Amino acid sequence: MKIALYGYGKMGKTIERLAKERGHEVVLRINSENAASITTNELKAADVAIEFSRPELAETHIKKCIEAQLPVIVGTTGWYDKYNSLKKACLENDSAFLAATNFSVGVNLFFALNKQLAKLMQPHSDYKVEVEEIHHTEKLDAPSGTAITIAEGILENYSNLTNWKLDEASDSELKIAAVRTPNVPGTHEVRYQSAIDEIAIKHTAHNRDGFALGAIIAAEFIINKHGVFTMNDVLKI
Ligand SMILES: NC(=O)C1=CN([C@@H]2O[C@H](COP(=O)(O)OP(=O)(O)OC[C@H]3O[C@@H](n4cnc5c(N)ncnc54)[C@H](OP(=O)(O)O)[C@@H]3O)[C@@H](O)[C@H]2O)C=CC1
Ligand SMILES: O=C(O)C1=N[C@H](C(=O)O)C[C@H](O)C1
Repeated sequence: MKIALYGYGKMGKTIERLAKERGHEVVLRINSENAASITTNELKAADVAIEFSRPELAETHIKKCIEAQLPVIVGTTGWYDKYNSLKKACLENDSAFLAATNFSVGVNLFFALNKQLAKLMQPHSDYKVEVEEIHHTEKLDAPSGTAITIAEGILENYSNLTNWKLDEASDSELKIAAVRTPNVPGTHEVRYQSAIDEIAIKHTAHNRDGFALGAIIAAEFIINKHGVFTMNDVLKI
């Protein structure tokens, strides 16, 4: 598989290393220096694009791939207000795209576990639930995309709360705490606390390999497909 990398930072470089180990080739590396000059023909030399750049750039990158009918895997977080319009554009152009707030297989299992736990906790309103995410200090968005997906999973299954809120939350809101600590790849925890006890589930990424491998597996999945997909389609969760 020939890969175009939109974004060649921490994630782009990790993806290149793991993609080579799986027999794939990176044919295009796009960063701030060459992004403006990339042509549709250059994009079309790849079988798939993998996008891990910056929140404010994701929409433009996805649009370029859709217009070139190049399937695109999107890992960048913090742009999801554009998701529905990009989904429409993808379907109109008969292209393919898959975005995930977190590509790690472990986190996608954690998402399923989180929903199950929220269902179990629904009748037990004496517990107070909160989400905490910890990331490295270069992270541009807060809360993390993963924490938002976790919060949505709780709110869908636990009707005691109305919406999520970053840091300060009222009794009817789900608090997400965002902590920034140097060099942390990504830690997410859900805690239900009462005066009597605490139930917690936690995912700790030890490095970025899980995110990168999941994105490559998603790229292998999307080749020759048309439409909009999620990691649930890839992992059959
Ligand atoms: N969904 C998931 O599983 C995961 C998502 N992420 C998300 O992925 C994104 C990237 O993370 P990470 O790799 O750690 O970030 P980095 O800051 O390490 O890398 C960002 C890259 O984007 C590049 N860039 C800047 N401007 C442009 C441009 N105009 N066109 C193309 N590329 C450009 C930068 O290039 P330059 O160096 O030239 O400035 C850099 O190579 C973030 O949004 C993060 O939240 C991260 C991990 C997992
Ligand atoms: O910026 C990061 O690094 C990460 N971002 C993603 C997110 O916002 O959830 C995924 C992962 O936690 C790492």
